[in-house]
Formats: sequence, structure tokens, C-alpha cells
Amino acid sequence: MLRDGFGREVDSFRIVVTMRCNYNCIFCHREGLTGLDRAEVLTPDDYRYLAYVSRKLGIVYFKITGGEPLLRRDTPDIIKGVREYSKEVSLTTNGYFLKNLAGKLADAGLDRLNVSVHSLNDEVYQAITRTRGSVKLILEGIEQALEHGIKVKLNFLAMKINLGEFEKIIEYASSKGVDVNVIELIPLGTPHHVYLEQRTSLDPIIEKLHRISSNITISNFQNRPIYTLPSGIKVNVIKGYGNPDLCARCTRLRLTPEGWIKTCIFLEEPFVDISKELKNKDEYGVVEKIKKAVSIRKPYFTRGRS
Ligand SMILES: Nc1nc2c(ncn2[C@@H]2O[C@H](COP(=O)(O)OP(=O)(O)OP(=O)(O)O)[C@@H](O)[C@H]2O)c(=O)[nH]1
Ligand code: SF4
Ligand code: SF4
Repeated sequence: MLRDGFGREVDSFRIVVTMRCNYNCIFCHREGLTGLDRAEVLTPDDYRYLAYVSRKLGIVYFKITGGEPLLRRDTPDIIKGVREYSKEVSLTTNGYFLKNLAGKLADAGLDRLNVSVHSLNDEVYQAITRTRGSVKLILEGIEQALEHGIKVKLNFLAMKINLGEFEKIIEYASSKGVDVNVIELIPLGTPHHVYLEQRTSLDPIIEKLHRISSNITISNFQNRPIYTLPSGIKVNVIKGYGNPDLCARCTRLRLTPEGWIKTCIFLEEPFVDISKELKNKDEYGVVEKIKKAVSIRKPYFTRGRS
């Protein structure tokens, strides 16, 4: 198992396969963005090779994301190749294309999905996503995914505009038996005025969760508090900004669509370019680049800097 200079194990890759998206959410942080080149350089075969080499280093969990990863037609092929060598492949999506693609994703071996459902009210949903989309389509996609045996988790980013909907989200999730991530708005990528207007403390939600949950645990990944509700669903609380606890157990590397390893969501640099080694199937080179990225990782927030 690889460990960085701060004793943090590295066992997962978060892969941004595209920067493209059909939505334009008010808070989007376009996390694969390098400011250099946004081409989708890596192919399913490159990702498969990455998983093949990564497994030898103990990196066995993969998250596929974007942009909107289902805009790439070859995303099921990416999943299939990566799944051959990993313990788990999950995908984070806005859910727009899920209804038609759930079967293909299941056939490719996808273990679980995070689907953004920031509101169950179309007006609010449209204001957040800046689309004319209806959340009904997303819920139908979730049904399809569940029918195909894919585990689903809802991503609910709490803001002033949707805070009042938390209970409805929990009710919906409980009725479907799906877990929920409650996510705090972070300033990354969010325009300053939106951050000021929409940022809200998660405290009222956390207080409520404390009151109603039957069990509270802390996840190994990023020390996230997990509340088990009487309905059996789990609610994860993700405070992604100024939170040293999260960074203390951050076990993932990130990969941009052009094949640059990123060491932290908040750092635009340093990057480690692994694209050539992947394309050349240069195992020694891939191992060295991954080790280099691990060696320069640092927790972004620490006790003195939170
Ligand atoms: N600070 C920080 N925030 C993160 C990180 N990864 C994810 N987040 C936040 O968590 C939210 C949910 O991320 P997802 O990719 O859907 O899920 P995940 O983090 O892989 O966790 P799972 O629910 O276990 O799949 C994101 O929108 C970010 O706000 C990270 O490495 N650092
Ligand atoms: S769906 Fe995700 S990637 Fe697309 S605009 Fe919204 S936050 Fe950004
Ligand atoms: S802020 Fe950086 S170091 Fe901290 S949890 Fe997120 S990615 Fe990891």
C-alpha cells in the first residue's frame, strides 16, 4: 500500500473523464480543469491500463466523474476496463442520461452511483442547474439503476435555496432505500456572489440527524460522519472546506481528462502528467509517476490552517 509523507494511505483514484456538461449549475467547480488543455486524451484502454498497474500498488477503488461522465459514449467501456482490475467502480452523475443508460452501466460492472438530486421541486431544480430539466427524469433514471441492481446514493448540496427540502429528500431516499450525501457548498469554482448568497451552515441538518439517527459512525475515507436513520438509510455529511478531519484521511488521487494526476481538489498545481506512460503501456513509468504524485501529496487543511 502506498503512503504519502503524512502517513495517509492511497487506495483510490477519482477520474474526471470529461469536462463537458449538459448542465450549468450555479456552484460547479469543473474539477478536472487545469487551465491548460481540456481535451479528452485518455481512452478506455488507457484507463484499463491505469487500473491494471494501480492494483499492483494497492489502488483498487475508482470513481468516474466529470463534467458529466455520461456525455462520453465510451464511459461504459471505461467502467468495464477499470472494473476488471479493481474492487469497486462508482460513478457520479447529474442523472440526465441515466434512464437510457442504466442497463449498459450495469452490464459494464458499475457497482454504485451518486446521483445529484439537489431538489425535488422543478422550479428550484432548474434554478440550481440552470436548465429547463425536470427532476422527474432523474428519478426515473434512479429507478432504472435500482432495477438493474446498481447501488444508488443521492448527492444533496445544501444551500439557502434548497435547505428547506432536506426532509423531503430524506423521505424520498428512505422510500427507495438509498443513502444520501449532504454536501456543504465550497468556494471552489462557485462565483463569489453565489457563495455569499447561497452558503448555509449544515448545523441545523446535523442537529436533526443527531436527534433522529439510530447510529453514528465515521468513514475510513475522509473521516466523514455517517448517520444511520430509523429507515435504515445512511446519511453522510461532507464538509469539504476548511475541514482538517477530511484531509487527514484523504486516500485518493485525482486524474484529469488529459491524463494529469492532481494531488488535491483545491490545487491547480502540481500536476504529474501520466498520459504518455499510459499510452506507451510503460508499467515502470506509470508506477514511478503514481509514486511521484503520492510523494508530493499534502493535506490541504491542517489544524493550523483550517
Ligand atoms: N474537499 C474535498 N471534497 C470532496 C472530495 N471529493 C469529493 N468531495 C466533495 O464531495 C462531493 C461528493 O463527491 P462524490 O464524488 O459524489 O462522492 P465521493 O466523494 O467519491 O464519495 P462517495 O459518496 O463515497 O462516492 C463533491 O461534490 C465534493 O464537494 C475531496 O477529495 N476533497
Ligand atoms: S452537473 Fe456537475 S459538472 Fe455539470 S454543471 Fe452541474 S455541478 Fe458542474
Ligand atoms: S481538500 Fe485536498 S487534501 Fe483535503 S480532502 Fe480534499 S482533496 Fe483531500
